[in-house]
Amino acid sequence: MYATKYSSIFRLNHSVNHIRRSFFNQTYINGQWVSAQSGETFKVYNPANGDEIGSVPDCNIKDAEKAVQAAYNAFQNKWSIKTGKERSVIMRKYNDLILKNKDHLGKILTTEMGKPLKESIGEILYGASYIEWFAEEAKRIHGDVLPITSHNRRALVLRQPVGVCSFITPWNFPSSMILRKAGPALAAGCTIVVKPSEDTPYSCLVLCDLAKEAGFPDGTINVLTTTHSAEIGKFLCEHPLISKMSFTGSTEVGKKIMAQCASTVKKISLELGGNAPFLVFNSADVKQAVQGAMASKFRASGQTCVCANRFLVQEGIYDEFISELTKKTKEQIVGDGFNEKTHLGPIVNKEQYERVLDFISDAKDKGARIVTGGNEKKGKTSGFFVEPAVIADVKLSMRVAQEEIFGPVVAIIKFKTEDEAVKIANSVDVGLAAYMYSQDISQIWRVAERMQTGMVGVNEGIISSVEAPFGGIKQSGFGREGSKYGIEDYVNLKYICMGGLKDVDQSSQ
Ligand SMILES: NC(=O)c1ccc[n+]([C@@H]2O[C@H](COP(=O)([O-])OP(=O)(O)OC[C@H]3O[C@@H](n4cnc5c(N)ncnc54)[C@H](O)[C@@H]3O)[C@@H](O)[C@H]2O)c1
Ligand SMILES: O=CCCC(=O)O
Repeated sequence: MYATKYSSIFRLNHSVNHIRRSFFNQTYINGQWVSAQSGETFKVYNPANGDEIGSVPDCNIKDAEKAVQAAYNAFQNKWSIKTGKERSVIMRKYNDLILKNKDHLGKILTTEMGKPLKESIGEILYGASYIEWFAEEAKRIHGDVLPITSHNRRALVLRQPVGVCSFITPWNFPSSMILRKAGPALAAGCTIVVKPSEDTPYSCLVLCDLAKEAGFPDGTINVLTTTHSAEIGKFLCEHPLISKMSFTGSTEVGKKIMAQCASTVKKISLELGGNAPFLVFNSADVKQAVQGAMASKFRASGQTCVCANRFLVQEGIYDEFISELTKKTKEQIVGDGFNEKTHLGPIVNKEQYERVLDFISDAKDKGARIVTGGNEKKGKTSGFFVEPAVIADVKLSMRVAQEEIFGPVVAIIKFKTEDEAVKIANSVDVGLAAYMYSQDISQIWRVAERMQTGMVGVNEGIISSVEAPFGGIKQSGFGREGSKYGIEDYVNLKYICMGGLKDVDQSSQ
């Protein structure tokens, strides 16, 4: 069982008193546990009760340079030179270790991010699935031999690792958003410098502990825990030894990343914000739609990029949908993620919490109907809890209809016709996921094909899976994670033209 560095930090209960804080002031660079060169640290808090969990190094540019150099050296001399099979063996071991320690990793995740333990463990399994999938793919990163219109030449195509990759990741899926990128990167032969969210560094660090045990060479994976996100981010985007930047986070920061990567013409993947429409047509099975709505909206307390954000409900079933959904919403228990009865954990931090409450006030002030919830949830603990809300009669001018809410708020808009619904759904400048509920097969095809998003759930509220390409269009970014397509973001195609070959009639000359 888990016996490495972090085992003595997080015991199998969730009280923070068990944490040996002195153990926390280190990050992972070049296979070593190190402090920031400045000696600076920053604190990490539990969003369910505001308790301090511990501190981690506050890395600066000097630490970042060290991490990049380590990753570059490991890329050149250790990791990319292994065969696909050799990389696959280490990755499979990594997957096995993650699975073996899933409960432990889940507890760390709930402690720093807040989601219910069952969801945290689910996230660990979800993240591991990308390591397992790409461990298999590592052996199948095939090239091609192309037909060419010349007798004495052949065209070959190699798929080669892009080089050192940098990941900047968010707090809402602090483990799987790293593993979803690490899977294809490691399989291809790339090495990694990760900058996790300052709210959730431990989920990242503990993955390094397991990576070391799995046998990744020193320098293959490096972590920069830091509060200097903008400065370190710019440094990584502009560093000539980094070949690829993969960013998951807000559209606002994604645009800065894209601009900064221009200076070195870096390959980039951007997994950015969403504003998912959830369309319920008159022909829908309302019970099924309510079930999908609950799953899509309340996962991670509404803090996922694919959470349904705008519910568009056709007038014939509008009242029924609201009534059924309200009944279910009232049954949701909000609380500490370690309580087995909890359905919804806290909002991750104060800023995000206040933002969610502002969305509700804005809708109320502009005339929407608060059917249930929406209050601050005062409980035994002092965490950032919001009572899940259902808001009806939402107008397009309200913030809940325009922006990504990232909280447990169901904003419902009534529509009359299919065309009207499609127009509203596509009226935003982002396009990550969309959902639709209908039993009319022609309507399903018509609407799914017209959705301006990278992913569409049809009669389904949870669509993420390792086998499928995850990603958006418009200002939700570009690049795809997972699936048979995911490896392409981490390889360069190299064309080799082999000339001077002797044709059959020349071979005897
Ligand atoms: N499309 C996806 O796959 C996906 C997945 C998860 C989250 N998200 C999006 O992420 C957002 C929520 O996450 P968040 O609040 O952590 O987003 P964020 O953009 O504020 O932060 C994301 C990461 O970027 C870092 N960062 C912040 N400012 C930076 C800067 N100027 N330069 C470089 N790095 C910087 C943060 O420290 C964090 O590590 C939502 O918009 C959500 O939709 C998207
Ligand atoms: O928040 C975005 C990621 C969620 C998912 O992968 O389903």
